[in-house]
Amino acid sequence: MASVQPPPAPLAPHRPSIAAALRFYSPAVSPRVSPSPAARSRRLAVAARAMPWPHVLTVAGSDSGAGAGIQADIKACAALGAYCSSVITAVTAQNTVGVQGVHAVPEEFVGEQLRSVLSDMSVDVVKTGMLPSAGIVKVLCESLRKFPVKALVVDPVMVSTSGDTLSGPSTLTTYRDELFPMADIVTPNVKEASKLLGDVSLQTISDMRSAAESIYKLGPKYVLVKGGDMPDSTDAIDVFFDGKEFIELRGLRIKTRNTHGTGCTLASCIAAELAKGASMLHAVEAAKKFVESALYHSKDLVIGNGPQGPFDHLFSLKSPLYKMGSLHKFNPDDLFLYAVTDSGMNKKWGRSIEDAVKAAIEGGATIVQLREKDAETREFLEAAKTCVEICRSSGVPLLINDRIDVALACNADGVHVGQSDMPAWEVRELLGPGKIIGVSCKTPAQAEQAWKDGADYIGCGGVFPTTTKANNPTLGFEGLRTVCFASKLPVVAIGGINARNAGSVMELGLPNLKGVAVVSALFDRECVATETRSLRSILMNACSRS
Ligand SMILES: Nc1ncnc2c1ncn2[C@@H]1O[C@H](COP(=O)(O)OP(=O)(O)O)[C@@H](O)[C@H]1O
Ligand SMILES: Cc1ncc(COP(=O)(O)O)c(N)n1
Ligand SMILES: [Mg+2]
Repeated sequence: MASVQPPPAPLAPHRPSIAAALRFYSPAVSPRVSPSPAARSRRLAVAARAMPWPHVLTVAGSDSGAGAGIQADIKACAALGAYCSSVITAVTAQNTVGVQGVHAVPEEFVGEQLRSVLSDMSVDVVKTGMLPSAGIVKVLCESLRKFPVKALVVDPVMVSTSGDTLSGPSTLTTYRDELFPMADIVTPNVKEASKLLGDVSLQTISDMRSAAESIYKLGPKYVLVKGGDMPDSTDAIDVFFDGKEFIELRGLRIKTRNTHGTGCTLASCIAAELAKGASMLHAVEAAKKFVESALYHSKDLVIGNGPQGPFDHLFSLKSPLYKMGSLHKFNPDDLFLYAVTDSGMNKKWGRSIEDAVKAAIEGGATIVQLREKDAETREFLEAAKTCVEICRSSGVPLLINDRIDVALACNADGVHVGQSDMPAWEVRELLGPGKIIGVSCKTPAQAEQAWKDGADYIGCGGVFPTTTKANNPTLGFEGLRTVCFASKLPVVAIGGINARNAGSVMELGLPNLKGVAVVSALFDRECVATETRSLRSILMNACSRS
């Protein structure tokens, strides 16, 4: 009988196992021999040394609206490049209107979370936010004694900006007696500082100083009294105290409704900077600058219907051009001797832009502008990068004329624009609040517009006839006087100014006139340093006379 053979089974498609695939992609991993726990932790330790990741642990409350609390802390640390673990002390039902409910986490469970993180995860800095009960403050102090960290940042959150209570009066004593003595810095806002000191009234900067001093006596190494909620203040002023000296940290007050979470963010940024190795003052300065920039970039965002919206911590992801501001806070006195380069003149005298800038700084220039109208972009950018380094190492701000792209690419301190260049408000949008913007103005109306647009200073001229700018009407002393009197911004005089006439300009003693900007008198000469030095002494003599 002929047997009927079954058809051959189809070949199974060849699929490598997951283990095989893993072996292929990571040949160093052997699936058979797993390393001993000791070897594993040695390997981890080596890896940790090779790639340290600054680590902040926030011990705080959850904000369901995600503008403040734990959520703000995690975003702030992420924005500054630190890892942020979180121990949750309370869950709040919260939005842009206010706090609708608070549910505290049981003390034992706060303790368990602390143990989990601190026993395993090499935390650098602990930052505290909402601690809703005295028991939770005590649990935290015990954990910190058991697992010490490099620094402790205490934001004594008591009342939300919406006015809702987040931590009652029963915690005050424990804060003062147990937590503050362990803290590196304590960062109360004015309302919290007042509560901590028995409801003293805090209305002025001098009151903030006294409060900082009194809180310092409770044991922390540094105190920052925050003035974000100070009424009637055009600047956002915080007072820093290190036990000896008071420092007033002034920032722009950004006009926005989106200030929910500023306090949490500031403290987390301080913690992140400390974790990265900064000194306390630098950490506080960087944190303040970050809050200012984030508020500025979020000022028009809308989420929710209440009076206080969140802001965007990750604004730099949206504005890839944006770089954190330079180290310079604009000081109008920097306009005193303003050196403006000119590529034609440098070529004529056979020097590079870099050498011209070095020489001007050596002679005492107080600010430098690269005005390279006909340079090739690539060559100009390279020179600008070197000039940024030269200027930064001497503490002299460097501005770029007109070329916002070059200023961004070399991270210059700012830009100077003319009336036909990009409008100053657009420049501000691109550069952010940390950079210096100057605008050339010939009339009071232009000066007013520059102020409205968010410029830092104006250049006014030509005061005398000049060869560096074609078709440039001369304003004379009268024109300069009119603009200086009308301007709300500091003014630097420009146009045909040299060793012979600079003294007479400063002797006018005009309001807002901070200095002179000079091109040919410095750079169309053989020795730039000598010319700068002699112009500086002429200006100093003129100022002492006027
Ligand atoms: N509108 C604003 N513009 C710029 N900075 C602000 C503004 N509001 C608050 N700040 C800053 O934010 C930080 C947090 O301050 P503050 O709002 O007083 O704290 P809290 O949120 O605890 O009340 C401080 O550095 C303060 O100067
Ligand atoms: C959970 C929690 N923690 C802290 C704050 C303080 O917020 P602000 O920084 O606006 O005062 C808050 N509103 N909610
Ligand atoms: Mg606030």
